[in-house]
This record gives sequence, C-alpha cells and structure tokens, in this order.
Amino acid sequence: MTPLLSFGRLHKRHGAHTLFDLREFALESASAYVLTGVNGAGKSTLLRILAGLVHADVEDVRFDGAPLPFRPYPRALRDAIVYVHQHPVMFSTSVPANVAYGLTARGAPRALIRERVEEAMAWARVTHLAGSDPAMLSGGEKQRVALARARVLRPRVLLLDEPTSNLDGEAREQVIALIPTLTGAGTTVVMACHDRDLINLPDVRRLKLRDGHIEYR
Ligand SMILES: Nc1ncnc2c1ncn2[C@@H]1O[C@H](COP(=O)(O)OP(=O)(O)OP(=O)(O)O)[C@@H](O)[C@H]1O
Repeated sequence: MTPLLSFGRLHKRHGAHTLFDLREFALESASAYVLTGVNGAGKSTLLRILAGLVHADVEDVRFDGAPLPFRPYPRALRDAIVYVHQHPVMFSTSVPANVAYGLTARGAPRALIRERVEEAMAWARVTHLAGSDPAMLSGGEKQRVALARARVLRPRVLLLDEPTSNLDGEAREQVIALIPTLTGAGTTVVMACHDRDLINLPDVRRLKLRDGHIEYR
C-alpha cells in the first residue's frame, strides 16, 4: 500500500547534536500510531516537524504517493495535518467559536461551520459546554474541545501530543474512547504518549524513538 506520508530521511539536530535521524519513515492512511520514548527522546519535536512548526532536514517527502517539497511547509500538508498541543490554548470567545476557529480562519461558509461544529461537539461530548466560559473548562474538557476543534477540519493526519497526560478517571477514558472513532473515519492519528491504555488500544501501531532512531514494534 502507498503510505499517506513518507520521508526517505528525516534528520533533526540541535547545533552539532543529532536528536534523531530517521530513514524511510512512513505513516499509512486511516491508522493509529503511538510514539513512545524516554523524556527528551524527541517525540514532541517529531510531531511538531510533521506539523510544520519546527524545521528539520528532510529528503524524498511524499504525500499520497506524490513528491512534495517540505520547505516552505506546503499548503497540502497544512490543510491535511493538524497538531493538538498537550495543553490546548482556549480563545476567550466561546466554546463553539473555539471549535469553529480553523474553519472560520479558512473562510468556510457559515452553514458548513455550524453543521461541522455541531457534529464535532456531539462527537467529543462537549455540547453541554456550549455556554461555558472557555477559560473555566477543566483539563479534560479543554482536551475534548481541542479535539473537536481539530475534527471540524477533517484532517488526514491528527497529531496528539500527550493527549491524556493531565487527565485521570472519566476524563481520560472519554479522550481514549475518541481515538478509534477517528481512525474509523479515515484519519491517521499519531499520539506521543506514555499512557499504557493508549499504547494498548487495539490496532494501534507502536513507534519508539530510541537513540536517535525509530523502532517499529
Ligand atoms: N530549540 C531547541 N534547542 C536545543 N534543544 C532543544 C530545542 N528544543 C528541544 N530541545 C531538546 O530536544 C530534546 C527533545 O525534546 P522533546 O520535547 O521533543 O522530547 P520528548 O520526547 O517529547 O520529551 P517528553 O517525554 O519529556 O515530553 C530535549 O532534550 C529538548 O531539551
């Protein structure tokens, strides 16, 4: 099968220090991956490179099988890849406006925005928070609003940085339960995490960053 996104080489260094040097790194479509590794292995950095937020040296980038220049970060990837931060920032507007943010920024028609925001808020189980002050949401609620904000964009690839690290109990379980529904809808999900329940989800492929290389498990 042709990978969705592949790199012949993906090399990241800070000064003279190589953080990682990955060869033939590829992500398949509609697949879930967990990215593990010790603190400082480079998990967040790799996600941020894929999202175009951090520079790296890359060779032979292909998206949907076609070669693609990576710098400047191409529009095709900006449209397809969404990164969700470990501590999502909420704009102090309203919860629905936060969820709508990406579509509004892209100039989507209002009817489409309304429809997608409603669907995504129901999916993330945050409909009841529509009237809440975004600044007052709990960590689990913010994480679910951030997932809804990503989902409205229908990303081909969703990058989740430690999506459950600040959550416990029901909030954590609710976030974990959303992951399989994303891949079921055709999205590739890559999660940097240490959470055993995410790592052990069915059909999740394991990637481990170790000593600058990636191990497929
Ligand atoms: N701009 C920078 N300049 C130099 N070193 C950096 C820079 N940004 C990150 N680093 C270093 O790169 C390494 C990888 O950081 P990164 O946050 O990607 O690791 P991580 O695997 O996500 O760690 P954790 O599990 O603790 O979140 C760390 O040692 C970090 O200090």
